[in-house]
Amino acid sequence: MLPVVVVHGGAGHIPKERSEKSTEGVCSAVRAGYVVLKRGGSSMDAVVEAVTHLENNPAFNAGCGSVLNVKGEVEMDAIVMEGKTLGSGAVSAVRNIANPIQLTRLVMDKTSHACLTAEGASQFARSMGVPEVPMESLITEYARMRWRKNLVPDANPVECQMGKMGTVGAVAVDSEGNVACATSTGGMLNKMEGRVGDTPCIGSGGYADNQSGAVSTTGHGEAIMKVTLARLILFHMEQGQSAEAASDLGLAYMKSRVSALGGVVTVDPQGQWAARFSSHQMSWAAAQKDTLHYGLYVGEHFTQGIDEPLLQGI
Ligand SMILES: NC(=O)C[C@H](N)C(=O)O
Repeated sequence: MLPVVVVHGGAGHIPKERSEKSTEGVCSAVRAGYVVLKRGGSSMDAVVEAVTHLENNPAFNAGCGSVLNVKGEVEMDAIVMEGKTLGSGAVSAVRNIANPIQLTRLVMDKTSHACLTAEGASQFARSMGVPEVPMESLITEYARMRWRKNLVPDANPVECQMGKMGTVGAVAVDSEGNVACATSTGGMLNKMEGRVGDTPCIGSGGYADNQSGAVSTTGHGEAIMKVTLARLILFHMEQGQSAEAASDLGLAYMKSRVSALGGVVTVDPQGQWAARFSSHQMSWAAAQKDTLHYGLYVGEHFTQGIDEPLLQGI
């Protein structure tokens, strides 16, 4: 069964003209993560590799392609966690770096803290030699266009959020049975400056524990935090539910309790996995036993050889 890596490219409504790029993006990221696992790399190496690919892909709301805050600026949140030690690292409201997920790993490995924020996170990045990039290099035409649209007086904020969820995340199990998760996002369009979402919060944006599994989440951050979605799903797994049933239970609770939709990728330490969502769409992909799995709409599940060019769904 082992190893396995599963990624998501955000839950929400993905406009038709962007769905192809989204599907291609998650498939190429999951392949990159799988190569790491096949070479004997750890689940942490694999999720960071996969999420780095997604951050570098402008089709997603993370790294380059992040949504803009109310001032038209990029502030990003990210988290990693490993299931063997329960060690984690996170950054929130960080600016001017290309790959927040790599900075979270440095927070985990090089500090005694779990989360660094804003200017403190930037100072730490500088001290670690992480290159600073101009904010403009993280802003796409699409992100700018959606931000402008949101500013017009009769804009519908709900509609504006749709089509640009696109948070990214990954979970993996390596050949030693260690689980890990990684999640990265630009947050919510038009958010207040300094807003911290669910993504960098342990138990909300992600959680990993070798005794139950790993989860990475996407959706409306304030709602995810209310139900601590990642930890809630692992609680259900601790009670004997499968990765798939536990994911559905967590998402159903968030829907009934706080009327919010979202999506998750989940693994258990044996390598059972799930990609589940209550939103209209979520781009996702998984790689296991040299097979690529992927989908975008509810019920969609394509499979093919890991190295074959994408055959369907694009
Ligand atoms: N698209 C998302 O998943 C957004 C993210 N959860 C946030 O609220 O920051």
